[in-house]
Amino acid sequence: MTVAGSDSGGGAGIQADLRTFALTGVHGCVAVTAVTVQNSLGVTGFAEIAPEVVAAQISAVTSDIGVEAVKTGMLASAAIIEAIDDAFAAAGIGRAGIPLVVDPVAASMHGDALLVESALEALAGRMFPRATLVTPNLDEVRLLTGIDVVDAATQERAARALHRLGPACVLVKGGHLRGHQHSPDLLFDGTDFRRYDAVRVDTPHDHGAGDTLAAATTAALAHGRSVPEAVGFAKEWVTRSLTAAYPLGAGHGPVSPLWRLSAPEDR
Ligand SMILES: Nc1ncnc2c1ncn2[C@@H]1O[C@H](COP(=O)(O)OP(=O)(O)OP(=O)(O)O)[C@@H](O)[C@H]1O
Ligand SMILES: Cc1ncc(COP(=O)(O)O)c(N)n1
Repeated sequence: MTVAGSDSGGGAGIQADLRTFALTGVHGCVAVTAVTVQNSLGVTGFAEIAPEVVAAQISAVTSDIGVEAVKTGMLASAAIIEAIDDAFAAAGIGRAGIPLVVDPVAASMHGDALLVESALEALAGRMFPRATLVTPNLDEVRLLTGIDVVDAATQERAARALHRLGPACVLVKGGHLRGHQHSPDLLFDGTDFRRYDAVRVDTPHDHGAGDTLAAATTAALAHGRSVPEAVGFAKEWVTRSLTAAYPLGAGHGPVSPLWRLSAPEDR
């Protein structure tokens, strides 16, 4: 299940999650948190869904269909986060229960806000202690910890600081590390570090990369893989999806998990 916002451009948010879920062999259920007005150039606005409607979507799915793993993306406001936290508690989602991947989405790749500023505390205070894994990018790391990640040492320091906020595991994504030929992500479980590296794909079309990574991780957890295995699977998945990204509109096109259709024998 994905709990996230809708992207009218179809590149990120629930649209990206559902594409990856389908192609990794899991059925995707959805709780929509917000409807964004968005294209390849940016986000010009969004309407929040009423918190009780967000919570009701989660209850409707968990009380009938059931979930094997859950991912959160754009959560928009503190009131929505609080309603989701209560719905997750009632359904046994998070930490020792059903695996929960929290992608702490704060802004789009263009810098447009997807979370009202006052909601950052609710995101860290309510979602992080519940999370099996949190997957911040470097801007979100800076917002949450004040740490500027510029190399492996600061990436480790940031992972430790984020782990203190309560999640079981932290993945500090290195996709925004400038001037690097590689895209190193760092996983920390409170004891051990594990690095996931990939050669940087030279493309401006990287819209939805973070969602795709978190959705592939969630799908692998739903299939019963461990967190380190699920992240390894997702890292390869997102790298291939970046290679298959295509131009759309005048700005940043979407990453595409559709490579999977022409390479089914690879998995
Ligand atoms: N050009 C690239 N080549 C290879 N991997 C990349 C590239 N850009 C991002 N990644 C990888 O994609 C995943 C998403 O990382 P990123 O840091 O871009 O997250 P994000 O900002 O949440 O994503 P986005 O804003 O693009 O949706 C990570 O595994 C990262 O290492
Ligand atoms: C609904 C929604 N969710 C998430 C993102 C982040 O994706 P990106 O960082 O690629 O803009 C987005 N733009 N829109």
